[in-house]
Amino acid sequence: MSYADDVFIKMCQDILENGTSTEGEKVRPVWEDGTPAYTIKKFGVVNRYDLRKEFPAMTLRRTALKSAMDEILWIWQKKSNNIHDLNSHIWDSWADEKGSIGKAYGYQLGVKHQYKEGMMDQVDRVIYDLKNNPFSRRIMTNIYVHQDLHEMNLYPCAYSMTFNVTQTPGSDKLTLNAILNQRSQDILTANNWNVCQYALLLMMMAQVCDMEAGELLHVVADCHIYDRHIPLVKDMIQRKPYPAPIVKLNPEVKDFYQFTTDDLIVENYETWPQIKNIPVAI
Ligand SMILES: Nc1nc(=O)c2c([nH]1)NC[C@@H]1CN(c3ccc(C(=O)N[C@@H](CCC(=O)O)C(=O)O)cc3)CN21
Ligand SMILES: O=c1ccn([C@H]2C[C@H](O)[C@@H](COP(=O)(O)O)O2)c(=O)[nH]1
Repeated sequence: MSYADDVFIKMCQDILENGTSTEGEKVRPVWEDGTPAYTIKKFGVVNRYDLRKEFPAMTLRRTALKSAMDEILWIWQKKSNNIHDLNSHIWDSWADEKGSIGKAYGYQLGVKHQYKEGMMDQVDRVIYDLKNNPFSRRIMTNIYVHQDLHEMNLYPCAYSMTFNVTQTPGSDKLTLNAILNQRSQDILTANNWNVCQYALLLMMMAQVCDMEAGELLHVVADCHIYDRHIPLVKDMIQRKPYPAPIVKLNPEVKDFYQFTTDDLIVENYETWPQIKNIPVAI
């Protein structure tokens, strides 16, 4: 079975059995009809995926890998905060009449900062360090920028990536690992979506820096299942997982800014039927 399915099933079982309900609390999100969107949650969930073993796509329902890659390219490569630069409609509910989601995600990654080597944005800084100073323990991004929070329609959920390089005995390439820090996670809508998109980001970074992608650690502070998702999740985790798919990138691409979703190669992705019309809390 896909390792990601195993992690997902255990995480959901733990939350359903041992999590706490937010019912009665003053909560921010609502359903489309205005009803408060409560959750069952667990504080502090840490999952670890080894990309050298297999790609962490779940098979209990299909993760839209191309759309997930498109969103990560929107944020990290196009550094855009406008939904017109995104090929899906997943951000429509949080955009203003011009299509902007405010000073969130891609906007923050596009801001240039002064470094000793000159002006760079956070993405170029990561690439610069990985190429010039790979063993640095200071290679990280952070888009949770307090001075701009009042101009964001939704505060960043996945807000920091810390890259860390290790030497693997017997391997001629360095190994690139990363920690994704996330303050809030909607498990059914976006857990595997987020895991797969940051796994792809790690693979892209490793490829353009001539490294091998290693481990991705996903650290989640508030890990939750929304009330209207509970029956869907219960049903999903009864399913018997398939093996993980083979996921590769076009090896010809050597420049991070040249990747497109056409460079994503997915083989043998056998999944259970999609759960249609999952409601997303706004
Ligand atoms: N409550 C909530 N949960 C989230 O996961 C979430 C938000 N809000 N707000 C901002 C973004 C939007 N996100 C989303 C929203 C929808 C899908 C979604 O419907 N995905 C479809 C495929 C979409 C496609 O292929 O275009 C899926 O089946 O996974 C994914 C991420 C993640 N984020
Ligand atoms: O990439 C993402 C973006 C958003 N989410 C979820 C997590 C929460 O359910 C909501 C945001 O609500 P807050 O009240 O701001 O925490 O969106 C996600 O899982 N992944």
